[in-house]
Amino acid sequence: MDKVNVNELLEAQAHVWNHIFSFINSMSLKCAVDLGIPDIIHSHGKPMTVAELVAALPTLNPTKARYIYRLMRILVHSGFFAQQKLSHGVQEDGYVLTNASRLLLKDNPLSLTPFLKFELDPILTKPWDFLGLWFQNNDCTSFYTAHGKTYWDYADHDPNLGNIFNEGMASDARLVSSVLIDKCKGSFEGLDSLVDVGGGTGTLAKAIAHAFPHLDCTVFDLPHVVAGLQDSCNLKYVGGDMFEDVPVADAVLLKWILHDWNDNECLKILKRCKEAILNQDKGVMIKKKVMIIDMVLMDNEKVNEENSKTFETQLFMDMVMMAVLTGRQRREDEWARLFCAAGFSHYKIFPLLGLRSFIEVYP
Ligand SMILES: C[S@@+](CC[C@H](N)C(=O)[O-])C[C@H]1O[C@@H](n2cnc3c(N)ncnc32)[C@H](O)[C@@H]1O
Ligand SMILES: COc1cc(-c2oc3cc(O)cc(O)c3c(=O)c2O)cc(OC)c1OC
Repeated sequence: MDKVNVNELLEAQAHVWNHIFSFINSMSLKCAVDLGIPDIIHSHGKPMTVAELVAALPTLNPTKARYIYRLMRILVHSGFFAQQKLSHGVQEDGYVLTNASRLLLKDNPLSLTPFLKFELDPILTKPWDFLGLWFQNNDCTSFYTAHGKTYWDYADHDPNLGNIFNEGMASDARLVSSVLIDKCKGSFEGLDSLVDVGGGTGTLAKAIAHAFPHLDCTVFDLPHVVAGLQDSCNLKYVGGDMFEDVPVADAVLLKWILHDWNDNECLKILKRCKEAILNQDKGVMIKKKVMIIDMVLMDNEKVNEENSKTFETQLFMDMVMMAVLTGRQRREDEWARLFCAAGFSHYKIFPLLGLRSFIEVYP
């Protein structure tokens, strides 16, 4: 074997090893969150030495104190913490938060901790052990293969899972609403009414209703999701089924809805949405539309070194939708086919939301 081949072989070996152990990134992060490390470093208010961190961990068994620096070392490497000099002239370093770990603080309204707890709960990680088996059987998802029931049946008997998920969605809706209101103001101008279909507990619709007081906003979700939620001035809650009927409005918003469903189901939802905007008889010409917040999966040929991590994260989310919920992420051509089949005439994509886009679809 010549030298180049040996180097290539060693590189390939390192690549395989890296992938064998990749789950350790997720699990080390979960461990830090379980131990409350981001909040402890945040409360400390200045770079925190490993000894200070060990002393501040309330539930740490003393026999494990000497391992904490190893957990922190991998999390510094993966960008969740950084190390800074304690003060001028002092040699010792202390841990500080990064932008990523600030998003894991409990009291951050944009916290990703509920989403992390949801995705890394053993109930949701178990299906990954069954993915190979699922490819060889008739089950709808590997969640089903792992648990003997669909995610929806499982969640019906485990309200805690749904609650963690709702918390995660509310955090995400707070981030998305600030971007939307800031960057897409024009999209809401001229509208008198809007319905947020599958709007959950209404975090996004509340922010829109507050920013645009002239706009009548409706949060439409399954009856048990909106039961007991309080209407306010220009915001009301309506329970129902988006496959049957969507309340009429000038515009319909679908945030993180269509990725849950297969193409036939999406077609049904989009047709109900089109009826809802066309049934709003106004006499005035208003640019009626369906507004979608979802992923537009990057085309393979557009992936480069700069955007490859974004693409990888999109692929992770696509695999999750396949393994757990029967949904999928779609490329632009797949979105376009769906819009056309549902009877819409054109669409515009605004890639404003990181991994996701804001898409306007017109009848
Ligand atoms: C991924 S969550 C998105 C929540 C919210 N739009 C957001 O992004 O924060 C999907 C939502 O669709 C709702 N949903 C599922 N099936 C529905 C149906 N048949 N009719 C109305 N809403 C439904 C769920 O209850 C859930 O709140
Ligand atoms: C946004 O990314 C994901 C969403 C879901 C997900 O999970 C739910 C859980 C519930 O208890 C009720 C729901 O209505 C939903 C959803 O509608 C929904 O989309 C699940 C994920 O991973 C399992 C997600 O990660 C990609």
